[in-house]
Amino acid sequence: MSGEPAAVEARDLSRRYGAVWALRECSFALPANRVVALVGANGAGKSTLLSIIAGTLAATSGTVLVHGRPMVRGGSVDGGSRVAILAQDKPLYRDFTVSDMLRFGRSTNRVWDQRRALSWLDRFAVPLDRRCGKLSGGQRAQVALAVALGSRPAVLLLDEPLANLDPLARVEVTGELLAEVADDDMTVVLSTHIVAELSGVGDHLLLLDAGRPVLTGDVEELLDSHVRLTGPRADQPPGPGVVVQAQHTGRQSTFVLRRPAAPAAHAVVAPGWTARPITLDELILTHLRASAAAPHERKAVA
Ligand SMILES: Nc1ncnc2c1ncn2[C@@H]1O[C@H](COP(=O)(O)OP(=O)(O)OP(=O)(O)O)[C@@H](O)[C@H]1O
Repeated sequence: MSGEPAAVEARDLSRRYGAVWALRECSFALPANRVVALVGANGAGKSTLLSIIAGTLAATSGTVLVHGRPMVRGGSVDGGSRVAILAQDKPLYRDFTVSDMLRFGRSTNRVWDQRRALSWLDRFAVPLDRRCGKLSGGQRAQVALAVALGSRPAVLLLDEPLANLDPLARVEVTGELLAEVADDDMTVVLSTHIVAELSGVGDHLLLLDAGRPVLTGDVEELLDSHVRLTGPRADQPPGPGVVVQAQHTGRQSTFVLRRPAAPAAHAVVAPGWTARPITLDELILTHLRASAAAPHERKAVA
């Protein structure tokens, strides 16, 4: 991360609701000016994590830093970088028109960029004079996104923003968000559990399982470092790396390996074995299965 403070850094972050630990000892750093996909099953702790980063929920223990400054409930201790959160229920006033919502955004935010909010609505053809209660679920999501973008946050947290969007709009919205990030000093963290439709959603990944981060990193690097090897039945893979998954049938074995150095797909494969890269869906599902099967054990092969 080249000496720059991370956009968001968590240190030993935990949150308990009564007897339920929603987050357990989470430590990670998210780079600035990226779209980060926060992925996890229902109940993995995504909303809890986003609310703590936004300062709307207190952690039970641990620290969150936003651009190097501690974030506490209610906001940064010294009025640091702006963080905006778009919660799952996307609060809009049903009787307000879309234009009214923008006026509301202007009056409730210290910084307001009307041009940016309008241009987002224009891109998705959302009518400005329609009452929010008469918009479709997808259009309401676009209005909430426009208001969030208008507040020019340094970190924009989006809790399941794609849930109400059709597949085409989902691709368009994520594409436009990537463009906003490229044009501006902004980091987007976007939560989703739609693993099957993740491709292109983010360029950095934070995968949560049962309140713990199980995989984090640049998506391209993660894909490059994983390989699926298939060959004759064997207890160990034919090369070095961490075994993320091993599957055996009577005569055949398949290993998903994580290799530290060169792109795994270009690795020399032992005779009788074939290597193929894995897809993003496979990467996520493999790590989630491994975490569920043996939460803190990963076998390293020298
Ligand atoms: N207010 C609350 N009181 C008690 N338990 C809660 C509360 N909020 C969340 N939890 C529990 O904490 C855990 C994490 O919940 P959270 O909503 O953060 O997960 P999530 O990954 O956002 O889930 P989803 O994808 O379903 O929105 C779950 O077990 C949930 O039941």
